[in-house]
Amino acid sequence: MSPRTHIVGAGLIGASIGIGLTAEGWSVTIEDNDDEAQALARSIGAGDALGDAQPELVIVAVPPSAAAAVVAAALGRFPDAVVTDVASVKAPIAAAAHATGASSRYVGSHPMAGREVSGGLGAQGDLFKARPWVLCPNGAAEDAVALVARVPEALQCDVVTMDAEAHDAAVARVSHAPQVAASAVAAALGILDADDVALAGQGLRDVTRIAASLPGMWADIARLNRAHLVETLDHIIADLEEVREADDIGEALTDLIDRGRYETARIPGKHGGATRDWTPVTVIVPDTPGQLLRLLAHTAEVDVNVEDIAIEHSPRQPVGLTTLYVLPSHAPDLVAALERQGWEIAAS
Ligand SMILES: NC(=O)C1=CN([C@@H]2O[C@H](COP(=O)(O)OP(=O)(O)OC[C@H]3O[C@@H](n4cnc5c(N)ncnc54)[C@H](O)[C@@H]3O)[C@@H](O)[C@H]2O)C=CC1
Ligand SMILES: O=C(O)C(=O)Cc1ccc(O)cc1
Repeated sequence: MSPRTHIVGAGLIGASIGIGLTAEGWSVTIEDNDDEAQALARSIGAGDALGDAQPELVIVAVPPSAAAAVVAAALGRFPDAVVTDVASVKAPIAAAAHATGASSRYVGSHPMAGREVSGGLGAQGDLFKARPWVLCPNGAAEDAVALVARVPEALQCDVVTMDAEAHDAAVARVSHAPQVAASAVAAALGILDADDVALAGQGLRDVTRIAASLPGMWADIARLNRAHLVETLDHIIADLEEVREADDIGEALTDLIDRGRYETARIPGKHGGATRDWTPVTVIVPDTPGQLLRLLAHTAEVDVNVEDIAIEHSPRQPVGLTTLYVLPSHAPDLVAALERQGWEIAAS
């Protein structure tokens, strides 16, 4: 039997968990202190209203700045339930749970997936599938940890157990500082006029994707994880200064790029496995309706699986570049088949 589960906070993450668990047959209730968010979550199938039956598991999915107080309140409000939360920073919330004296029933969580939008409208039941989901037991009872672990297991996540402080240090590097850096790169476009910004290629798009995030959650995260974030920013700033101050800027940049290449290769790729060495096949695609569909149909005809796809589109250009990432052994056959069908392959 799945545990009766109550979610507090019906935004992007709370509603996504609610939809995902409901789809797995769990009995889920959900609440939000914003009436509209609560009504929306219930209407999209993220959970029902809390009834008389007490929940066995409570998931707190409120903004990071509210999480410590709402976790402490939930431990008091539901004295028989195990409580978890999904906030992006874990140590301050573990400390607040400890202060209640009921921390054997509290297990921190952090699903390592999200979107640039907030609110239930962006919720997706499969948002966390195949992504890491961190558990920070920090002294919780074993059965409480096992109960909370059932959530990422049901949502088909990769469960990782860590100490809260070690988690906060790691996410400063893999999540929080990247947001700061992406926003800084995007903000540097400020002196350009629109025509100059339109020169942007895929590199700028890749580096600035998360710069579209709204600041609210990130300001909260920065305040709660300030020490680890500042340490990471110091590291990045020192690297940038080394490039700026070098007698030979090319040599300094070579060193930075070499170190970056080494670390990039350690970032897990698709399905959480090690980064695969896909071969890119870049095709020139006319910018008219249906072309992408034709290209994928021709690719399927030769039984080649597309592992990833990138579409680069320049305004004012009649063509776009579509890169299909395939297994190295499939690339020559794919190129030959596409050329037979009349596609132009861009030199790589
Ligand atoms: N957005 C993301 O990409 C990710 C967010 N997280 C964490 O998940 C948590 C929730 O984030 P989102 O869902 O993106 O935020 P959101 O802004 O979409 O939703 C938060 C919801 O909590 C509600 N709320 C605020 N205070 C409340 C209270 N005292 N009681 C009941 N409801 C309350 C708000 O009305 C809102 O509907 C945050 O702690 C965040 O750090 C974790 C992983 C990814
Ligand atoms: O969009 C992305 O790539 C993210 O990494 C989203 C995200 C944002 C905040 C978190 O605490 C966890 C994941």
